[in-house]
Amino acid sequence: MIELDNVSYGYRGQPLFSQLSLELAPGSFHFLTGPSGAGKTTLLRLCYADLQAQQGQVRLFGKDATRLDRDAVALTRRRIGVVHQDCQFLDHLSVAENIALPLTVSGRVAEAAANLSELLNWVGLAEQAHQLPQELSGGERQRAALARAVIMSPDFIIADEPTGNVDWEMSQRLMTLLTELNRMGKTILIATHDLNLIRTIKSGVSARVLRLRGGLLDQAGAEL
Ligand SMILES: Nc1ncnc2c1ncn2[C@@H]1O[C@H](COP(=O)(O)OP(=O)(O)OP(=O)(O)O)[C@@H](O)[C@H]1O
Repeated sequence: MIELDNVSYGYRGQPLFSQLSLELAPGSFHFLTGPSGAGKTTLLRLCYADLQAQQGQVRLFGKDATRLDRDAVALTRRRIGVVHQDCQFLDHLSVAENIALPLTVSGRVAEAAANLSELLNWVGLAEQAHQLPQELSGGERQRAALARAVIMSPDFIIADEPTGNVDWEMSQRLMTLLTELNRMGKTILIATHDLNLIRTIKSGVSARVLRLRGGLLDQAGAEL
């Protein structure tokens, strides 16, 4: 589904990683760990075509990401839901409008209306639907960001530190939601510093841990 083949990337002429290869099979669940600055966000951005490999090849759903034109990139990215580290809401829109945004900007307004209440219930935000994002707690914002990431029914969900600013109970709640998505067949990739979180993954999900450090990706992490 998602393949990185000998990919290199760096900033300002300084390599961050070189000749990195990775394959994420459909329906798999991976955590990406590593110290701050190791390049986790950069690796995630390569996986959703927000960055292009400087060397090597990224294949998304079987297509070479470097050969896609803008329309094809947009179509491919509709199959990928991203939960950003900082959520990235539009502050003047309500929680419900933010969650529905990927559908409404695609002109699928009726679909947005149909999906929204089920999605708000799923993430436990039905009562906050008409509030502004800045009125939500950290955990509520993260759940809203997850709802927005899945409203297009993506095949692949990428989350960058989804539990970064939330307490333990809320982390568990977010992980339960991500686990449910995996059970529905979605491929999941989560970057996190939180090793405790990884250890608590519930049985029934075979998650693997990838460790990025010093430009190398260790994929030998035991299956959880
Ligand atoms: N746009 C950019 N321009 C220049 N350097 C960048 C840019 N984005 C990231 N970097 C640098 O690349 C390195 C890796 O950044 P990245 O955000 O990918 O790491 P990370 O592992 O996700 O870190 P963290 O865990 O702190 O979020 C860092 O040293 C960062 O400063």
